[in-house]
Amino acid sequence: MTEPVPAEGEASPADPHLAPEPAPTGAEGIAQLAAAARRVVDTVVHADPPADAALLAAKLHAIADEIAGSGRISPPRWDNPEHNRDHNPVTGAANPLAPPLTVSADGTGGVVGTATLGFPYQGPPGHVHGGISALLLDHVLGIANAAAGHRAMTAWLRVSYHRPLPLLTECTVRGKRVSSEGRKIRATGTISTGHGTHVSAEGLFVAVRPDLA
Ligand SMILES: CCCCCCCCCCCC(=O)SCCNC(=O)CCNC(=O)[C@H](O)C(C)(C)COP(=O)(O)OP(=O)(O)OC[C@H]1O[C@@H](n2cnc3c(N)ncnc32)[C@H](O)[C@@H]1OP(=O)(O)O
Repeated sequence: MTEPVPAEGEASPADPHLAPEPAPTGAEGIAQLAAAARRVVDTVVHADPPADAALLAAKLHAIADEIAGSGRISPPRWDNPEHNRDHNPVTGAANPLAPPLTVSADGTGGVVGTATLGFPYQGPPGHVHGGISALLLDHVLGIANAAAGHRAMTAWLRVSYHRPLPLLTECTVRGKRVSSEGRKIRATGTISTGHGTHVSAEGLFVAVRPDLA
């Protein structure tokens, strides 16, 4: 029997793009789960109450039970930067609570990240909850300090809200270490969109004690 000839532009069964993807493992697999969970949260926040809500909830619980069946990671450690990076609630690809914000060096000694925040992060109608903005800034200032060589805890963070930060709009979060004196480090940052600066922050951070770090 002859194989059917695919029409021009149609993928053939032997097309390498149709080969099954290798099963994800490790961090990549958790990131896939986290992305799916993020979508579930976003969908639930938007949903009109479905008639079969109890059934859907039971299915989600069954999925959670199945995931839990694969075990749990060991407790986080101060000296495990990978855990800090993957599991935190701001940039953590493995954390469904994280938008996630993607952060990199800004070329001037600071760091910059972007994210588009949806309805799970809503405070005032159509706008981002102020606590979420503070979370993003706290974390990005912490990353800026770490990038400058200081692993430090927040002692205080002063946040100024200049104008409401809209949902579903790409925002840019910047952070920079501005000074250090002994274990005390000062850093500042902003959240902006094309409309200017919406939120700014300054903070005092204290370097993690050597016996913890
Ligand atoms: C982490 C991995 C990152 C990895 C990178 C990833 C980024 C993660 C960013 C996450 C940031 C967070 O959310 S951290 C979580 C939120 N923050 C916390 O939970 C911190 C809770 N607080 C504490 O653990 C502690 O109070 C510390 C660490 C802040 C300080 O305690 P300590 O280490 O014993 O130091 P201590 O001797 O008290 O203080 C050292 C100096 O700082 C001053 N100082 C201390 N606290 C304050 C304060 N609130 N306001 C003014 N000044 C203060 C002291 O007067 C002293 O000045 P002098 O006498 O020397 O002049």
